[in-house]
Amino acid sequence: MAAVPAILARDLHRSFGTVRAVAGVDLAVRPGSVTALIGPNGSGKTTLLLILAGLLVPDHGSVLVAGADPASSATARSRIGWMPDAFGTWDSLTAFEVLTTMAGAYRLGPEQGRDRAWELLKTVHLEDLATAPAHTLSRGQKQRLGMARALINSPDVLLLDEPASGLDPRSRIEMRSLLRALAAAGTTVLISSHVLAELDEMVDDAVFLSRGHTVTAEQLRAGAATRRWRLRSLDGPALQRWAFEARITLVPDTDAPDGAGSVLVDLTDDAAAAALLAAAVGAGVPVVSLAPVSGLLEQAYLSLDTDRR
Ligand SMILES: Nc1ncnc2c1ncn2[C@@H]1O[C@H](COP(=O)(O)OP(=O)(O)OP(=O)(O)O)[C@@H](O)[C@H]1O
Repeated sequence: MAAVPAILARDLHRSFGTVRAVAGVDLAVRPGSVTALIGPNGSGKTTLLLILAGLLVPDHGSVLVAGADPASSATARSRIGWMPDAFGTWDSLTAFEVLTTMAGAYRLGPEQGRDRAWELLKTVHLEDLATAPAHTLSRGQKQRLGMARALINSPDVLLLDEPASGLDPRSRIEMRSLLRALAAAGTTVLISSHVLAELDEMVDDAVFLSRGHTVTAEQLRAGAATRRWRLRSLDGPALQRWAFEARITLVPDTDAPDGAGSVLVDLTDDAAAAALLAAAVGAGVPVVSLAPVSGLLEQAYLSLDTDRR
């Protein structure tokens, strides 16, 4: 039997004046999964996350998060962790106090709140900055404190809006493993990000938004019938000659430096890539590599007929 979704949204709509920010979102997120929320600027990701966090009421449609409507159920809200895209701080509080204050808001006792705050400061590697006023932290440090704040109540459902923005490479890697570890322990994670290559390595599922509505799996499959690959050879002219004789349709690789000996080719699947590679090597072309030009999520994203607003 399929598990009951940890997040379920049906036909959600929310407008701001004449702007239809969310205009028909259907969503079902599996418990214990990491799911990417992907879409161009203005496609409604933040508005949707605010609705799921219970911070914005939809004009129409239904939402269940951790089994209840977050707008009306305090129990549901207590099981949600929310990390907004920008970390707002109270100027007077230290990083540690931000977390203990939040712990108090979730009704953790003082001792339990302090223990949890320390544990999370260590998790996000901010223990050395525990007594620093939170507003003095760097952008990336604030993001890490924001992640700790979102985890203070040990949420069942974690909603993250652009959590990786401003993080250095090591912090990004650590965030990836933290999210995977949380999911392995049963937490459901919904994460919006524009860094698709990073999401590719981390997520189980992806939901695409276009102008306020969800794109169906069928639409995605139709858009991503082929994938673009780059074939590199030590001998550019030999590669071109072979491709001409074998009647392979090449796409000029305008991103590669002159004389790099690489071409692009659109292929339907991995089996077609394996066959192409075998043919080129068999014909004596000194192939260096054959690899997809972009990750699967980026490919799907670019294949959508979506535009920014
Ligand atoms: N409070 C608001 N008042 C008026 N319009 C709003 C408000 N919030 C969002 N919008 C509009 O709703 C649309 C969706 O915005 P939203 O912030 O949800 O998009 P997004 O996908 O998160 O974008 P980005 O990737 O740039 O963060 C945009 O056209 C935006 O201008």
